[in-house]
Amino acid sequence: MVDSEPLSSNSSAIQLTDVTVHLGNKDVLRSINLSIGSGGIFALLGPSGCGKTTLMRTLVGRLHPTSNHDGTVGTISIYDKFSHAFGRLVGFMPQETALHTTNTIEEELFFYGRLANMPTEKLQQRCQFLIHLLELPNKSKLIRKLSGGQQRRVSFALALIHEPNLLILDEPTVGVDPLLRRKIWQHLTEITMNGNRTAIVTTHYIEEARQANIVSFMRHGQLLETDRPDKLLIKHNQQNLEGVFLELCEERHLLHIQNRSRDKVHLKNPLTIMNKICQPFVSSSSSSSRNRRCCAAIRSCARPSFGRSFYALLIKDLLKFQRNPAMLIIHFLVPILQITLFCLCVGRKLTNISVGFVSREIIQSSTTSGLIMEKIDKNVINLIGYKSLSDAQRMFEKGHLSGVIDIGANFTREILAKVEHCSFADENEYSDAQVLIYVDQTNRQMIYAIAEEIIRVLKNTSMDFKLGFWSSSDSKHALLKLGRSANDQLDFEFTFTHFMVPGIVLSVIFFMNVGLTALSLVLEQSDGTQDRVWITGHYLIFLQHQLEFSGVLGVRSDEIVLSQLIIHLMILIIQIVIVLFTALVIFELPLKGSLICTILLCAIQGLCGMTFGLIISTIFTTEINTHQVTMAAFYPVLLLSGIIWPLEGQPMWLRTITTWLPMTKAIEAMRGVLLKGWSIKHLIVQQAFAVSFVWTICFLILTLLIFNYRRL
Ligand SMILES: Nc1ncnc2c1ncn2[C@@H]1O[C@H](COP(=O)(O)OP(=O)(O)OP(=O)(O)O)[C@@H](O)[C@H]1O
Repeated sequence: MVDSEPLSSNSSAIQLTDVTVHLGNKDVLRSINLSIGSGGIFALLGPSGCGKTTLMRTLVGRLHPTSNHDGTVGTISIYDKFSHAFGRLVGFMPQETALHTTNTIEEELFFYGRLANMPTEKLQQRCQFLIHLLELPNKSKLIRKLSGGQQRRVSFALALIHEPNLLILDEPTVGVDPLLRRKIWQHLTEITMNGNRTAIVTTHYIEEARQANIVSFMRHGQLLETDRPDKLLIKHNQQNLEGVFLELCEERHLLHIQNRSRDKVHLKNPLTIMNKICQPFVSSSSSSSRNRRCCAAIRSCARPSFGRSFYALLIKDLLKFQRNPAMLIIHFLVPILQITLFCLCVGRKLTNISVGFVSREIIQSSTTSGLIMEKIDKNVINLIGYKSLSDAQRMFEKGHLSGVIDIGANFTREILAKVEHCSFADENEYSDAQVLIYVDQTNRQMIYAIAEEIIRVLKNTSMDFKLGFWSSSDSKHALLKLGRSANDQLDFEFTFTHFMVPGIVLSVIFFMNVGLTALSLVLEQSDGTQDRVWITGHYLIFLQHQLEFSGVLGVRSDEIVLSQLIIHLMILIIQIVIVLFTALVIFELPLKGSLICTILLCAIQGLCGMTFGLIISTIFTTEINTHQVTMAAFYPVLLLSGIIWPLEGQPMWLRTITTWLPMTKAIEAMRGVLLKGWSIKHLIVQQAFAVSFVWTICFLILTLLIFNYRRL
């Protein structure tokens, strides 16, 4: 299995040249040079914290090589292509169990099998075989109900399910009993012995690595020595690999002391010198050109099928909903609930308002004050009679009344006389010809509700009154004065609900999608499943591939990522439909403009929310933080975007900023489309689309920048 000559780059399964990875404030991998041929088992040994996992994660592209001391950046080539290992080509078992714990064993195996485009029959066979091989419990058992060791075995099975050409296994035998461990190694030996498959395995159990074709010892991020186990034992004259490792460590320690005592200038890059390029193993019959053909073939079959991966992700998400009905509620019922609650609680016509009524004239049906009292809708205003204004005022100030209507002793007589004299009437002469209404100035909606009812009554009594407002300077109450006049038109056709609903609809869609994207991606990250097939969950990779001109990257899994994106878009469409249905059909809110324009506004806001969620998912890694940030963002947006109160209520300096927030223009446009019949031709509607689009792009660019920064 081992060639004595160094392999050229184009004949290796994996080739690492001068790979350094800097994490935190240290070089976790230091100038790693390694060439692994096709076929056989390569075991990476080393103490905890030496960098084994970092090397594995770098191979699968979760981490990137960083600059060496001389400023150059190392390269990784997988099957002859300068890229990371991904797609069907690779079976990766990360150190964490990285499982969708709400799935059963079978569902989880099927999910990854489908992603790898395996036909169902084949999948069933493999599933049965692996369950038997790894002594797993019943296939319909939920993963979360398995023991830690069983979960690790499922994790191992996932790496094997699609019979990949390259297996990257980070501690596959941890927590496994010795008998099963032997079985696992036997299986790895069997599948790699024909030279087509390569397994890279890290392990703490140094002695089990004797079964590997090549072992490499690692310490402090450097490879100490790489060779066949038997050769190492002979060379170092040791009985076991542990002895070899100890000797290598001592040698390295001595060399280190010598180097320090010598002039450092003599050793320009000691790390590179110490890490010899190794040529671990290739099948003896392989030649460079055959290997290259093989690499090309492997790469071409590694491309996943769009249909299959879409199907796999859809089943996974449907199962997630089935197992976790709370998610179903969050995604679909919460939007309905939010709109319903809003429509039920905000902006509705006020009823049963307690209002004091003080009339100093004798109330009869023949008097105008009697007429007013009779005509007032008792459902709206609950009139409570008082003998004097001071009595009513006392109750008002105690908070038992929302307003007081005060009518003078000569109201009917003076009103009639004033009508007779018409415009020649002297206001001071007819001081009783007015209805005085005291209302709480702090409750604007209450003022409107009382005024609306009184105006309705006055109109119904065929009297034309002038409505005037003023705030008395010495009291916190507004005084409503009603006197005779024509031409006063107050349009109460639109309620506060109408004012707020467009903003609420858009904010529900925006924030549902922030949560959907951020949470689902953060969850994938936190349970480690992204590490396994790291392209499955995060469609940023897709976008990044587009930006990096994906051809250069070799084998891609954009289809898988695209499928995930499409599923999220489908959820967005369903949300738009149910939210608009609730608002427009169930609560009969008017739609004077175009429905398509309304849907498009919702869609662009949903997309904007998704990209905002992407930023959160790249910055935060825990579910709780994601929740907190989403919640924290909710209220500022609600308050600043003019959803609750018109923007005109904000100070000018603030308004100039908030006008251009992601939702502000969209809300204004939505109001116009719903209530005033605006179309796409309206400038504000166009501005709404433009602003939302610009924010979406900015969020995406920012996300990619953060994403790249974090992966380094
Ligand atoms: N994201 C990170 N930021 C900073 N340092 C890190 C990060 N990840 C790992 N390290 C450090 O890199 C070193 C190597 O970690 P790594 O997980 O690769 O070790 P390992 O050999 O796999 O250990 P083990 O066998 O215990 O899993 C450790 O010192 C660890 O603290």
